[in-house]
Amino acid sequence: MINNKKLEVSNGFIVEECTKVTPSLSNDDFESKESKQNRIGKEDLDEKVSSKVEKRKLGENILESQSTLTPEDMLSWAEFKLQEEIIKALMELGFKQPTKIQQLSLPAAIHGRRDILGAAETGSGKTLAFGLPIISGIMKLKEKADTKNLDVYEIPYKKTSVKRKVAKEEDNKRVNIKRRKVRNKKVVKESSEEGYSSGHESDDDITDNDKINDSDDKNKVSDRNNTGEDFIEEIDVPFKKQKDFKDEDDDSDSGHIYLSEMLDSDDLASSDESTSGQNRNVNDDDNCDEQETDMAENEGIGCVKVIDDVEFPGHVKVKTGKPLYALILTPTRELAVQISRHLMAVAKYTGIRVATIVGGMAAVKQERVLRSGPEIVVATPGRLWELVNQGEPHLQQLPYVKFLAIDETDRMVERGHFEELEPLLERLNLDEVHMSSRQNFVFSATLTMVHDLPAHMRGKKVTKNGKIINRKVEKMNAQQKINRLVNKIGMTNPKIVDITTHNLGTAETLKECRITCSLEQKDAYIYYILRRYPGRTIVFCNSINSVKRLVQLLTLLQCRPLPLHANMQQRQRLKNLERFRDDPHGMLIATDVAARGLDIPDVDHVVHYQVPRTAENYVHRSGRTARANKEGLTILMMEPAEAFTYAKLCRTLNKTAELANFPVEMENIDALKNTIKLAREVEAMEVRRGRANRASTWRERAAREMDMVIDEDDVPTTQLDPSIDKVLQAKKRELHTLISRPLFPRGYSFKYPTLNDPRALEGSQDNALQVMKKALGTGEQKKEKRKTKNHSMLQLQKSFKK
Ligand SMILES: Nc1ncnc2c1ncn2[C@@H]1O[C@H](COP(=O)(O)OP(=O)(O)OP(=O)(O)O)[C@@H](O)[C@H]1O
Repeated sequence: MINNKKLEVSNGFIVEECTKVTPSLSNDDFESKESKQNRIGKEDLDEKVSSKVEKRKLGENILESQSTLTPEDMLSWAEFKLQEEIIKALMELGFKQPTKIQQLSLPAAIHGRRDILGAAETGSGKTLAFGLPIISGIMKLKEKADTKNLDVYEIPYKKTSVKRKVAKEEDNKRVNIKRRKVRNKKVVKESSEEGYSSGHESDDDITDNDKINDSDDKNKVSDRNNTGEDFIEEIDVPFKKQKDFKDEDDDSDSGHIYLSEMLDSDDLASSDESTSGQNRNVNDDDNCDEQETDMAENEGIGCVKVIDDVEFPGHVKVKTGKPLYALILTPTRELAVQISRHLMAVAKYTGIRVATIVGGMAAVKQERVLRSGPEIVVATPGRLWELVNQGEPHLQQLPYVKFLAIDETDRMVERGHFEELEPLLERLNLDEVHMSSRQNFVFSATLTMVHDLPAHMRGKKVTKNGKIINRKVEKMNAQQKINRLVNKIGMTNPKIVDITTHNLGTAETLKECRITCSLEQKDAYIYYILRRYPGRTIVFCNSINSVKRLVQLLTLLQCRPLPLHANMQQRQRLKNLERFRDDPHGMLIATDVAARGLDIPDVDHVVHYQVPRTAENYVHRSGRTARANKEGLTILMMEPAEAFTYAKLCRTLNKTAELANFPVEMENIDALKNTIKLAREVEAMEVRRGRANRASTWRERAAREMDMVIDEDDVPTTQLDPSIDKVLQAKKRELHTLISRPLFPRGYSFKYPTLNDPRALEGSQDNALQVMKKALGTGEQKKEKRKTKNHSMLQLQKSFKK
């Protein structure tokens, strides 16, 4: 470490330069940290660090390589027994302690090796809630494979209840499937502790028949309830007869674990050797693995040894010496890239490699990366499925991955959105033994959000015979939603960690407000917000066309907006995101492709230019600001035609009052109207001109290709009068003059027409968040809120209910 410079960054961290150099985050560069450090001399460190900060890629953290934390500061992580290499990386990232969702999921995920179903507010650190157990688990598996000279496939990471199932007759299989269902039911019950899912026991998945015929299994389940059988403690402890085995959260302190709790009851039932190990004083992990491996060897079932070219069930051929340990699926490419880089930063000292497999980028390069055998693959479903189908060898190991994480799961499993997900899940669940020994992670801020049924599915129905019957379809509750996911993904006994509060997924630090205006005025308002409150702002639109139009308009208004939508080249999408992140006054105009997961530090405002179509979209869009305990502001722009969608949204989000009005200076809005009108005229003329140009170019080209001579009279009907250019130029000049004038003259006194509160005038230099906070603080606003609470909102909701 040399002459480290210290500086305080906006979030309160003291950051310090150090000699660490972040590994290249490109897919095809897996150069080791040591060789990289050797290449870089201390002399040019300053230069390297500063250029590194400037050239950060999406997902790279600015605090990386600048943290001042020391190993002593990292004690909060001790209970999770993460490897030193991971702790070192976390220290460099400046992550002194786990976030709440990490704190609650890591014990069950790391020590208990449980499947995790996690719901927590946006920006709360969910990525590492699954990333850390995966990286740590891979390290353990590798270590075990090395020290015991085992093939990784021989090591069951998570105990499986399927072994006996594989060995038994067909009718016994049926019973075991029922047992899994009963277990899922048990989890539901377990999870209704404070701070966790408030779901209650559900019988949805269990038929009466199951209940009657499976009483034996039920007893086993209740035994497990008493003993905490499902929790495998990883800490090195002596095995004694267990006393007072409490619930799983107490287990980490319990000290003693009864060996039988470490093994599946199925194993104990079928193997004498298993019970004979009760008094052995060995590491739980070793014991568990050995027992299961021994059993597998004795019985020839349960584990698959992959040496070179082996045929597996479903006729999948695996030919690779490098196991694929983990698959992480995400709904968008940008999110995949970001998660990869986040994990790379944490895994930088572990030698674990992460590959990003997404569409829109050269498949050849991704295949090359896969050939090098990365341990973790982060992917979007489309490209992944394409490569799987092409027979890419590394991906043929999908059914044997030890870890599966599905980020933004509610979105991923939405019907009709990711058609490749179904076959992917089928492939992943091809081998039942491996499926049930795989550790699964399912995370989203809106995992447990539920919706009202659409009107046509509610209430009573009149049959053809004139009979009135109650409709059978009922609103799905959170628990049913969870059960559906559990079954779909093939999870076993998941730990449910739902810490979404009354905010239903939005951060506590987020201030929410709205602007109500006519459709005609929306452009003036958005221009006002962007110019009046410069800051990193994301404007979300409901369609690609809206994004394009708004970008065009704002460009004419010299705002330098950056578009982001699915019809753009992938390279440009990533470039725009990086530009946006690097510009403190950046403006990103995006569709919902940017709504989920993107972690751009210090986004000041999120504006919904149109009311989002679903409450989930509102939560995720808004969650691009107010991340990691920082404050942020979200403004919802609503025109009268959107009132119904808005009411529905408020209802789903359990809002008891309307969103507060964002205070605007009407005089300024009025002043901007002429500018906007002119800009729109220019925009319309440019669109027409562009169309005419394209049409004539097309005709000329077609004529050239067909070797035709264009008749003089055959002038394209779309051709514009040449004088239009002059008019256009004149209008542009006029627009330029208007824009060049100060929009908000100095010393201009503020008037908030909705509040009319003189104290609010003090805030002329305030940012939007401060303005909103002040507005919320004024009695006027409170009064207005009270008025609207029981009035328009309820009216809207009533009309919605009808
Ligand atoms: N333990 C920690 N301490 C400090 N910061 C952390 C910690 N864990 C994660 N972070 C940071 O918090 C930010 C948000 O994390 P992440 O992107 O995982 O959130 P998320 O919960 O997945 O959000 P979303 O729901 O929007 O996807 C990131 O910048 C990440 O680097």
